[in-house]
Amino acid sequence: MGGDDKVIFTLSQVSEHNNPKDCWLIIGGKVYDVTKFLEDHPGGDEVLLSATGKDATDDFEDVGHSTSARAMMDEYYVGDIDMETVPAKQKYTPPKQPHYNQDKTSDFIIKLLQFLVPLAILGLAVGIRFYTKST
Ligand code: HEM
Repeated sequence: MGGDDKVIFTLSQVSEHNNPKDCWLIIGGKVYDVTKFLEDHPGGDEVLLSATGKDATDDFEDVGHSTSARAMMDEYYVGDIDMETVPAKQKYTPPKQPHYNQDKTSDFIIKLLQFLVPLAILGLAVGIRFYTKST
């Protein structure tokens, strides 16, 4: 209908192509069939084979591939990846915030208030009752 016949793969579909006779890669949200390129890859076939079955964007970027390397990729493009099927951990790992003592201090204050507030209300009620009785 739309005329846009973009193919979208899931991670498990791409993961099936994980051997020297059939090797697909996920880089920058796109899927590449690099089977024919394995022997010609200047970085060797092993790195490509070890980068299958996951989002290889970081591995690819870490090498600092040249613009001519990036231009070559079009030749192997077979479709896009449904990023919903790629675990978030493999996309980005947000830095973990360490827990400071401050958290424990505010926890303690909350517990103290939970104890003191009802006590204060009770005291107020008794006080009011005492006051209204005596007048
Ligand atoms: C379709 C995908 C890829 C293409 C077209 C490609 C192409 C190339 C090209 C042309 C080079 C030569 C240097 C340059 O021009 O930057 C290269 C080097 C290299 N590539 Fe790739 N590459 C791809 C994917 C990957 C992936 C996923 C990895 C890592 C898992 C990788 C690892 C390397 C390494 C380590 C080198 C350095 C080799 C050296 O300097 O001795 N490549 N690649």
